[in-house]
Amino acid sequence: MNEITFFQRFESDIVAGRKTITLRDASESHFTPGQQLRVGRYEDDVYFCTIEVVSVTPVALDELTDEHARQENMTLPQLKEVIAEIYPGLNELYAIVFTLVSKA
Ligand SMILES: CC(=O)Nc1ccn([C@H]2C[C@H](O)[C@@H](CO)O2)c(=O)n1
Repeated sequence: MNEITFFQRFESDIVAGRKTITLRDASESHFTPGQQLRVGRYEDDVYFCTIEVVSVTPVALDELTDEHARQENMTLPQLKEVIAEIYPGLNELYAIVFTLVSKA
């Protein structure tokens, strides 16, 4: 069973190590450093890799920086657009930093 999902369009960046952070709402803020998570695609829940959680840190939408965007392999305007689509109106986010452990 997968423990976290990502939209399919981010799969290639994650398995290539280009995306090392994800911003989630409070419902996914319970992960803990050192925890290994099976990762599936949101659209079909197909497993595609395992990641290890490095840190989980609260961050407000207006505190996002170019460094967060770099870790997402996006520009800051692109990242804010993605967040607005996924979490409209939400200001309280959690930055989950992770490393790639293995690929499917
Ligand atoms: C169900 C759900 O929320 N799924 C998500 C949420 C976020 N992401 C990605 C999109 C961006 O790259 C970052 C920031 O939210 O995380 C996702 O792939 N799936």
